[in-house]
Amino acid sequence: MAGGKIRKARHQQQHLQGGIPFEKFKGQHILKNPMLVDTIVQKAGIKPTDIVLEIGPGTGNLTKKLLEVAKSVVAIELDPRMVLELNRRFQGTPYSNRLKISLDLALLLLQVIQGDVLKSDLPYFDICVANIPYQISSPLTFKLLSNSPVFRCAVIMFQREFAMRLVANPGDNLYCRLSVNTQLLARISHLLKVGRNNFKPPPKVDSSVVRIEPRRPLPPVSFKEWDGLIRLCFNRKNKTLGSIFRQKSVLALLEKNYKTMQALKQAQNGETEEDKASSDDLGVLANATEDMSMEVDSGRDDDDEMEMEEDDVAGGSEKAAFKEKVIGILHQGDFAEKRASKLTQVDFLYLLSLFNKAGIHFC
Ligand SMILES: C[S@@+](CC[C@H](N)C(=O)[O-])C[C@H]1O[C@@H](n2cnc3c(N)ncnc32)[C@H](O)[C@@H]1O
Repeated sequence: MAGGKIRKARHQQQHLQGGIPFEKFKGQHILKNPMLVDTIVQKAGIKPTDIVLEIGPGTGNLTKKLLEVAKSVVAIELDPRMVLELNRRFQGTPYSNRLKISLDLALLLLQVIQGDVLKSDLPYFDICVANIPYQISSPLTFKLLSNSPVFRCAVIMFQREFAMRLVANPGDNLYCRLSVNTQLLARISHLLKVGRNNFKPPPKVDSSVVRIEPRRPLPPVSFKEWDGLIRLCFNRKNKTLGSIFRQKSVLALLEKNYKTMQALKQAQNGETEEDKASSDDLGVLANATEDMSMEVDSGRDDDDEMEMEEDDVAGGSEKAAFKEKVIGILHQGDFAEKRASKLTQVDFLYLLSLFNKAGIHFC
C-alpha cells in the first residue's frame, strides 16, 4: 500500500516542470529535446521581421527559440499557471522586452494572451509555429485557414495520423474529407517525424511537424458547396459515386436543394447564382467545431436497399426525372463508376461545377 503511494508520487513527480503538474486533458506534453526545438524553428524559415503566433506556449521551451529569430511573438495560452510560468521565466532576461506578458487583455501591447485559442480572435501574425494540444487539431486548422489577413505559413506539430491525413493523396489509405478540404485551401507538406520520447510526459502517439501554406487566390468555389459534396462522397469513400448518388436520402436532399434554388431564382427574377469563395464562406470554417480529423467510411454495405428504383418511387415521375438528371451528370463527367478515395481536387472541382451548372447544390 505504502509502496503504491510512493510509486504514484514518483510517477506524478516526473510530470512536473517549474513546479507545475501537467494536465493531460489540456494536451500538456512539453517539448524536452532542445535539438528538436531548434530544428522546428529552423524549418519554419522565420524572418527577423516576422511576427510569430505561438499557440499553447506552455512553459516556453519553443517560445524562447522563437524570440531569438523573430521580430516578436504573440502567444495564446489557455492555462493561467503556464502564463505565470512564462512570466517568471522571461522576466529580467533579454527576452522580456520582446515578450511582454500580462493578463490584462485590454492592453493592445499584450503579446501573451491567456485564453482558449478556439474562442479568441487571432492577432495579426506572419507565421504560426506551435506544438498544440492534439484535441484541437481539426478546428484549429480550419480557424487558421479562415483567418484574415492571410498568413505566410504555419508550422505545427500534430498527432502523426492527423498529419498523414492532411498530406494524404488520392489512393492513400488515409485520404479523407479532411485531406481534400484542407488541400483545397492550403499547400501542405510533411516536415518531420517526431517520436513520443521527445515530450514530457510522453504522449501515447507519435507526432509529425507539418507546414501549411494558405493558397491565394482560393479556387473559385463556395466552401459550403464544396464541403457538402465532399461530405457526401467520403461518407462511403470506397463506393462508386453512382451508388452513392442513387441513394434515396441523397437524391431527396439534392432535390430539396434544387427546388429551393429554383424558387429563389424565380423570386429574384432570373438572377443567376454565382459560386464564389467569399470571406463569408470561410467564416463557416472558422465556426466549424466539428472534428473531421478521424472520420471513417461509414462502411455500410446496404447500397441496394438504399437506392431509389423507378418503380419504388411514389408518385414518382418527377423524382425519377431528377434521379435521371443526377445520374446523367455523373455519366457526363465519367464519374459514375469512380470512387471518392481515388478522385483528385481537380476531379471534385469539375464534378461540383457540373452539378452547379445543372442547378444542383449541396447546401
Ligand atoms: C503540447 S503543449 C505545448 C507546450 C509548449 N509549446 C512546448 O512545446 O513545450 C500544449 C499547450 O497548449 C495549451 N492549451 C491547451 N488547450 C489550449 C487552447 N484551447 N488554447 C490555447 N492553449 C491551449 C496547454 O495548456 C499547453 O501549454
